[in-house]
Amino acid sequence: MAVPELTGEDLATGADLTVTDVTVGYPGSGLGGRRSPAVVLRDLNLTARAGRVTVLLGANGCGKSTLLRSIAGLQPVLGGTVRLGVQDLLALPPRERAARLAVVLTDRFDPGLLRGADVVELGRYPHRRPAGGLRPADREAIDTAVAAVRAAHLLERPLARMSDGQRQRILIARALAQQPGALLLDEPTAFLDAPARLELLAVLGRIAAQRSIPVLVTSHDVELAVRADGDAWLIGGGRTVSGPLRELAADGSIAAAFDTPAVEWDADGARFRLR
Ligand SMILES: Nc1ncnc2c1ncn2[C@@H]1O[C@H](COP(=O)(O)OP(=O)(O)OP(=O)(O)O)[C@@H](O)[C@H]1O
Repeated sequence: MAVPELTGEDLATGADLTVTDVTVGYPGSGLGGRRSPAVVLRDLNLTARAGRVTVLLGANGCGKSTLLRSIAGLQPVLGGTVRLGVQDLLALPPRERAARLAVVLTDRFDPGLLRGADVVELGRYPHRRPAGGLRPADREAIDTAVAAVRAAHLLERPLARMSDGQRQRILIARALAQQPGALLLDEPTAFLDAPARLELLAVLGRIAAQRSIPVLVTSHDVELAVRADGDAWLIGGGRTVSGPLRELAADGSIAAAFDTPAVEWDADGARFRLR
């Protein structure tokens, strides 16, 4: 069956990302794969709203990356569906999914001789014809993406000679150049200094609002996320809750997910403190 050509202009935005009855984890290992699957999170029902940043929060090892990678189709879900609007994302062939959903991971890769500009251009791949060159619409998408993360000065530089934070900007520009209907980022602030973290969350908020897409971000930085005032999916205390982050910060949900014998969430100060 011929795969229709996809262009940024054809793709609808304004659709929520919806996770229905989703169970994630790792398939059974052992001899012949006979051991039962290791379930990390079970029966999740969550929505990341178009136009908003949703921060995926929870303590180390709770399953944030596993869930993000499963939603992105990078590892199989153990059950359930992931939809962008009415489109069942996990049923799509990878190239069609890539035209709708952009993913930025923290995994290191060997960039070889690739320059910043080469990497951002890769974002147009799902929209291009085989052997086709860049069209004006591709150039425009690339320029807009580069401007959004202020990465123009990095375009000629080889990735191998960039700092972690600079490389992160280029990878986000590549994802934006895809003109996706949803944007997923695993720990995008991990390598950034404090001002750059705050700025990045603000940029993502602007992109979500301007393009009317859901932006789903894993983070360890609860205090920063609360300041940025987005939505959250919060894993911890034996459940997963969702809602505007400031409400979860005030109603005890963050405390239930993160408090330890030594540290507690201070809802008034919106920060953690030693007991
Ligand atoms: N490849 C794998 N095979 C089996 N189990 C795995 C695999 N990768 C991760 N896990 C397990 O899945 C669980 C969730 O891991 P995950 O990396 O999703 O957590 P996380 O919330 O992103 O953690 P962190 O905050 O430390 O980055 C952990 O118990 C982990 O040991």
